[in-house]
Amino acid sequence: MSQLSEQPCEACHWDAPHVTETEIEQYRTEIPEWQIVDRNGIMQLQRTFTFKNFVQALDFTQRVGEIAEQADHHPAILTEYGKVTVSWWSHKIKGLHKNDFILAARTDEVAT
Ligand SMILES: C[C@H](O)[C@H](O)[C@H]1CNC2=NC(N)=NC(=O)C2=N1
Repeated sequence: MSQLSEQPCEACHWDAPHVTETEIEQYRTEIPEWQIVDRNGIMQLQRTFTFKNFVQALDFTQRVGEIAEQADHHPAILTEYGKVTVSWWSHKIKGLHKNDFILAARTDEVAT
């Protein structure tokens, strides 16, 4: 199986399945820096990236926006001086789908 970031996102419909515990354990090996958080009952993948200043944080934010647009799958992004917090979840299913792990892996790739 190819790396998460290289896998295609699946069209996510309202009845798409949430990831299983087994899948989470499998996918998390590729994105170990990401936490799974429960935000108002919605499980999300979250990671905070640090930068030297606001300009670098903004540049990274733009890059994350570009991969989101390419995939038509969008995160919540908090951009601050020197840091950016990215959260991925699937709105339609109000939880975590494989797509969220794929986009988290792609987010790591544009952080470098
Ligand atoms: C119409 C548009 O394709 C959908 O609303 C997309 C947009 N981006 C999305 N992003 C995320 N994270 N979850 C979604 O369900 C979603 N749906």
